[in-house]
Amino acid sequence: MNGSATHSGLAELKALSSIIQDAVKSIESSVIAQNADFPSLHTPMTPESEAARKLPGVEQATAQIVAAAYQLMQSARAPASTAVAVALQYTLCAALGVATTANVAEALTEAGPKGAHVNDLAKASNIDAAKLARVLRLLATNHIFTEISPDVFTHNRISSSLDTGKSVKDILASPKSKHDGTTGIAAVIGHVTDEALKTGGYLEDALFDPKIAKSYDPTETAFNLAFNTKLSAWQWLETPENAHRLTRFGLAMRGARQATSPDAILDGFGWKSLAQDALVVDVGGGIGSQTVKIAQNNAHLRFVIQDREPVTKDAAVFVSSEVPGALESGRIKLQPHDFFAAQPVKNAAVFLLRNIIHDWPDKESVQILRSLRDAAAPETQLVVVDNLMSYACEDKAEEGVPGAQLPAVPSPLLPNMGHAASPAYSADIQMLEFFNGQERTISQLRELLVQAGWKLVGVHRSPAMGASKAFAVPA
Ligand SMILES: C[S@@+](CC[C@H](N)C(=O)[O-])C[C@H]1O[C@@H](n2cnc3c(N)ncnc32)[C@H](O)[C@@H]1O
Repeated sequence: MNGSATHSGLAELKALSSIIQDAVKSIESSVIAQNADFPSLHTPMTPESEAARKLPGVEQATAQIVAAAYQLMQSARAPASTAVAVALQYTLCAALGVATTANVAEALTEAGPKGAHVNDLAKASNIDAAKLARVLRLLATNHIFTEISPDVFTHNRISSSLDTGKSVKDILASPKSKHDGTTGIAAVIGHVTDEALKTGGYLEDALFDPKIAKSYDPTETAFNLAFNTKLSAWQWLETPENAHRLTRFGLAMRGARQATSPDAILDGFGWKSLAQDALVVDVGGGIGSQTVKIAQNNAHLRFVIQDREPVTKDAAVFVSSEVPGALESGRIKLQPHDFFAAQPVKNAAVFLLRNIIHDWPDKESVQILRSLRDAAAPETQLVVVDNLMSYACEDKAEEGVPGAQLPAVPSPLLPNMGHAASPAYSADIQMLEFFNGQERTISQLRELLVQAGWKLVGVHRSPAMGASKAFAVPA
């Protein structure tokens, strides 16, 4: 419990429902002031119809609804029922993976508002119709798809977000390139419900295996047990049989951004105030999803995207389509580079590490940060973008770091916003499973920066997943 704890269950139920009611009223006044409406769960998602979420106060109000509604559910339901229901969540994850691989979202878009019978939906892949019906019913019961009459399904808002925008015919003609050129949301689902779900099944084995339980080696993980490999997850993704997974992962990084806040990389840092032609080095920049966003909004900046060689090939395709001409003019350069080797760029205005440090244990993280410090000029700035973790209780340890203060949270919500913040804690476990990596608190990150010769000068907390920023300068 947050603040002065009450131990009356009824009082807790009432307090939580009133947080929800207040948040709904706040959304109502924001949307009425703009003559708008809040998007309905029962209409398909479009970027335009999601606009209300960007109105002032709406993001915070929806986070409070999510945190309070989940806590209300946990308070109201019988404890053993909740524990079992949580354990069974894996079925939902698996079902979402099946529906995505079965191209149901694309088939339903083609079917239009009247929906489609599962016998027709099953034709969008080589899947048994009766089994698919059960998979879709579990999802519909959890508000993903709608079953409008027995065995007939339509889109709702959440299911429509899974649509790659491609025709079923095109996907079936080339299943391995299903995610190419898409927003990447289905790619995120594919990555999580394939490699990550399988890996998650081995976390318990890894944490109790006497050989690797205490190891922080990136190749002694649940992932290594799940896929019976000695390769790191990155090396494994680059094997020829995983080529489609590597491409999907690159797009998933973009999809993760789309699914949260597409413009989050622009917030909290003065990209606009960097000098004309200042050089931003996107270290481990993947296919360049962050660089292109910064480039599209800051015509005065130049960029180098560094990553492992196979990834820079995918980056060439993506960057060309998003910022035409930038590769040809040299405004954006692609550079195969291992970030454990000496950093070749010595005149960077900014080294950007977005969702990199969380992939690595402390020792390797310090090595990456140290090689950037060695190449930094006195005025080089380091921007580390990751989740900035908080304890699930009050904590004063991060006071004194500009930007670190957490917003006030109404009691009895948890100080870290509970379920609304839960994806970051899931990401932390995912980093553990795949890499022995970690999402870190500000204090943990500051400690790594100090060891590598950097000085933490501030942070920007973002409500979006994996989008908070820490700023450092050479110490
Ligand atoms: C989680 S992704 C983040 C990608 C990108 N920064 C973004 O936010 O979209 C991690 C990236 O690190 C890259 N990577 C892994 N090991 C690397 C290494 N030794 N040197 C350079 N890049 C590496 C991966 O290929 C991948 O693109």
